[in-house]
Amino acid sequence: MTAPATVLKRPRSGVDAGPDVARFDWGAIAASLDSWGCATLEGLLPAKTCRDIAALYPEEMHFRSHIHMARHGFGKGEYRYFKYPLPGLLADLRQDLYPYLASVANLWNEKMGVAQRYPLEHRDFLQQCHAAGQTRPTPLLLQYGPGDFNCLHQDLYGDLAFPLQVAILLSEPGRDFTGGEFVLTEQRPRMQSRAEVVPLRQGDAVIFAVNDRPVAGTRGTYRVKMRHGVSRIRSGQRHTVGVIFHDAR
Ligand SMILES: O=C(O)CCC(=O)C(=O)O
Ligand SMILES: [Fe+2]
Repeated sequence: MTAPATVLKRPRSGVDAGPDVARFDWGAIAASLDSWGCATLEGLLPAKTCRDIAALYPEEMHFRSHIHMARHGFGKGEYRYFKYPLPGLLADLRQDLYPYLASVANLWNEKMGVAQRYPLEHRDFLQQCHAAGQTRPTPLLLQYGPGDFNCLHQDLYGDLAFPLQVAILLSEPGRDFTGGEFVLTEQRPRMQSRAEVVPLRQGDAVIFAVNDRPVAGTRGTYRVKMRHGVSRIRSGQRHTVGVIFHDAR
């Protein structure tokens, strides 16, 4: 069985296979990212598209590598990195989400006193990655079964890292699986860590900080370090697609 054209269609002659991301309230999303280091895009993908993407998992031709998390101490469960060219829908989503996030990332760097600024088009940022030897695509499809979990981690794959990433839940909690919450932790200097659980439904996306982000304190801005993971799946099967904006070495 091959995947439906709606997912695989390549961006061509102005036809965009991805969902319309301009319809979200990007002012509110930026405010949530500033306050909490995460924000959700409710109903980013319809259920049918979620099923179509999850159905790619066994089709090896779409992927460059296959990771069994337990073998690396990453948790339990598995994932596959897509190869280039990405399925059209993911290529479009990566390209269309990036400019909104680049504005947030540039403000964050300004607040943190970091000189680096990100170009406002994804293709320009990818060129920087490729020039730095980070040429392998990082979007990935994850699959979890009962008892699986994803340890707290950061998706860093070289010196160049875009500070925000996106994960889209492809399965429906309560129906397709139970447990398996998306979790973020925030390590604060000289303080105890803060945990955040992000409730998601099928088709919802979470945008979150990959690593450092600025927090406004009473004595100026300080930096916190974020990590993300997934709590234990209690029953059923859970699929996610991850959109990371930097490429890997
Ligand atoms: O399965 C999830 O919700 C998290 C996946 C993940 O770690 C990622 O997309 O980077
Ligand atoms: Fe991750």
